[in-house]
Amino acid sequence: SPCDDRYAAWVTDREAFQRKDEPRHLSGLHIVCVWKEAGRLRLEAHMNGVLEKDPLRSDLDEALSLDWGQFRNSLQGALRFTKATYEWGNFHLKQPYGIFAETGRRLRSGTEVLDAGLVLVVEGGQWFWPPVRIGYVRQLPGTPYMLETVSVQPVLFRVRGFLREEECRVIIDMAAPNMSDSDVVQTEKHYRENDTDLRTSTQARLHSSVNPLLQELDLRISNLTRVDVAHNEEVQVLRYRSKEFYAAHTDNFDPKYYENTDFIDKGHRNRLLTVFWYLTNVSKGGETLFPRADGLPPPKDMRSCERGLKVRPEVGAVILWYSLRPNGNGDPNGLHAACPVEDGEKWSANYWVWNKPRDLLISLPDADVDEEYHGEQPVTSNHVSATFRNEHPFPVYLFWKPPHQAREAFMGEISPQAAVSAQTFPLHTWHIRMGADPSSELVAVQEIADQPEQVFVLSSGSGPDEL
Ligand SMILES: O=C(O)CCC(=O)C(=O)O
Ligand SMILES: [Fe+2]
Repeated sequence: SPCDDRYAAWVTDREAFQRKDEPRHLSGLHIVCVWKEAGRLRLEAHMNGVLEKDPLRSDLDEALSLDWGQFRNSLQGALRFTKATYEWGNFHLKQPYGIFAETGRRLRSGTEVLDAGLVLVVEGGQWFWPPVRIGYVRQLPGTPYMLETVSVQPVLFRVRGFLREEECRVIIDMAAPNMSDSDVVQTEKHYRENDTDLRTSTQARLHSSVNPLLQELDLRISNLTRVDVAHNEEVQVLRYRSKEFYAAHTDNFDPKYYENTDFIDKGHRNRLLTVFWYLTNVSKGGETLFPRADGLPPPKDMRSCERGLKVRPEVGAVILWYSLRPNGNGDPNGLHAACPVEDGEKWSANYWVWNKPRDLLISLPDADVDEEYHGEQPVTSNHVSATFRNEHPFPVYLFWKPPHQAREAFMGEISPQAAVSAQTFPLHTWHIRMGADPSSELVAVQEIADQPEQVFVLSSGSGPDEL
């Protein structure tokens, strides 16, 4: 197929799946080549993320590419996947599956799919980086960051130097005065009396609504995860002093234990992934432990640090692991713990990204058009690049205002005749002001359109025009 030399970066080695007790593949992530041939749309699919000797082949009527809903339904039919999910129904709450280009950009029309040629179909609806194999290094498109695969089960990456040391220090200083005892989310089924058996660290939530650095990190991280910032939880900073630890747990919520909890939506709303920040080095201990990596069985003692994959804290590094499989179900391999700090102090942070937007007022289903779409506004968007060029004779100041929030984030100064580019999202609003303070005079307001590359010229006259 025309995609033959592109598959290598997307399929994961079958041998990289070490567990004997689960399928040796990535459930729900399909690598699909689509091209036109003799008036038909030809499809070749490597299902569940592994290279197959005999990939699934099918073809569709070319006219189907004109209607997105029909195209999605017939693609799903051709790939023969169903809305697999947890077993207690409420299928209407499940997200529509997603179709993405190799950059992680969500595709929204048959033409975009044909232009992309190779696409990733993710049943759970959100972008998911395939691990390929342990040690695989992928440059994050459009950035200097390198994603290094540390484990395949769970799917775990490390990005060194993702945070600058000064940024780590600023975050620690912001959190330090507000630390309180860490707790553990209690389930509906059994109440644990003593959290300190499980977790002894202290923690503080930091709110990006009042902080430009955190807002910049929101964008940097959503560029890393390729999941909209609307899916983020406020960052939770952690401090471990000597001997402090956190016993093994998963960050996602097992829907069996949260059947009646609104924010879990019968299991269809959940933490998808964790971006874990290391804000300091730790001279001894304090590793993040994945006891089920390397095909290991469930640990008998959740507080033991003897067996499993250990990631050493390293200032400025982050690790990213998926708590859910690409099909949206929980992945028990995501079990992890914080080993006791043995020497020094560990500062780190949890940045949790959900599979759906965090704003509970947003009606669901929330993205794209498929058979579950009932006319609500889609809210999951994807990154676009916006360039602002200043043709005023004076400097102007750029502020970003995300939807559903009153906040406004200072994003930089633009000198006369200079231009600044930013990653942003369709329907987000940018304010251009006379000063670096959000109360300074407004020069222009620009709403971002749904196009991958946009240029806005800021000049006197009738306000900014889109080129
Ligand atoms: O501190 C660590 O290395 C992990 C902490 C953790 O898993 C959590 O706070 O949920
Ligand atoms: Fe955790």
